Amino acid sequence: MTSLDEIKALIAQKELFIFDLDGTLFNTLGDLAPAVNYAMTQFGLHTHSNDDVRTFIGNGSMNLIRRAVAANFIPVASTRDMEKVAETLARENYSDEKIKEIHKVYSEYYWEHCTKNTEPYKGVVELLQRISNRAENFNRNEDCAECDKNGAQPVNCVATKSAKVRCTAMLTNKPVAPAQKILKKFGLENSFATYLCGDTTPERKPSPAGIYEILRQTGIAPEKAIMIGDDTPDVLAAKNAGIDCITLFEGFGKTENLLPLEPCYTAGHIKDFAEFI
Ligand SMILES: O=C(O)COP(=O)(O)O
Repeated sequence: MTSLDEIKALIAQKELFIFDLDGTLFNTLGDLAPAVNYAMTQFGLHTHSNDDVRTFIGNGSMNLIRRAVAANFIPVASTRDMEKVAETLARENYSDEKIKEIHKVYSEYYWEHCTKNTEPYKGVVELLQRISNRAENFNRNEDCAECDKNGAQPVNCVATKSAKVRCTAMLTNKPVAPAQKILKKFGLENSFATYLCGDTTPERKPSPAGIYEILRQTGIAPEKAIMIGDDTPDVLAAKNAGIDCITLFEGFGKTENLLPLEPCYTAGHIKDFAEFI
């Protein structure tokens, strides 16, 4: 693990913090697993333990369902390999249409129940509110032409920029509907400078496209931005975009999948360093 002093020094150089959602800001497993299992049961497939569902998360909700179905036929660990998943589904006659049908049942159930057993990790609400309040204070600057024009756009505020006020963004592969419902429940829907979800980002992680878009919207240079995430798509998206990343080892990602990516900066969880952001 990177020492706390090193993490603090790294954070001190950054202005834009791009967070992942599942397993990083929120523990969503308690609602994701029952929704996956509800869909499995409706289609006569076997259900999975929470720990196995953890392995299926990370590459968007359609791939979550693909992996959960494929794990009826191949070992859970092999479902990280999407080619193997595709081969298995084809062999077992699960067409794209059939997967879409299962996904629809899953999505409806998940949307209905996605805030029941979902909690932000310790320190997350305070961290996001603290940063957005600071940004809002600067936004009240009457001399700023950007603020006059746009009302509330902290990242474009001249004072915000010159004072190097930090801002936060979220980049998740989760669909926007449940993501927004979760943010709303905890009063965080306006806390980010911007956020992109699985169906609103130009391309899902591990593509760098979402990070590029966030950098474009905030006007912050890549070397001033950092990704914070718990799974392989986060680490790879940051690498692909050429920005730093703090990889969390106590979220949903499995150590054996994260270690081969040789992450530069590592921590246990966001609670370990949230107060320094
Ligand atoms: O929905 C997923 O597959 C993962 O979502 P995340 O990008 O917030 O981890």
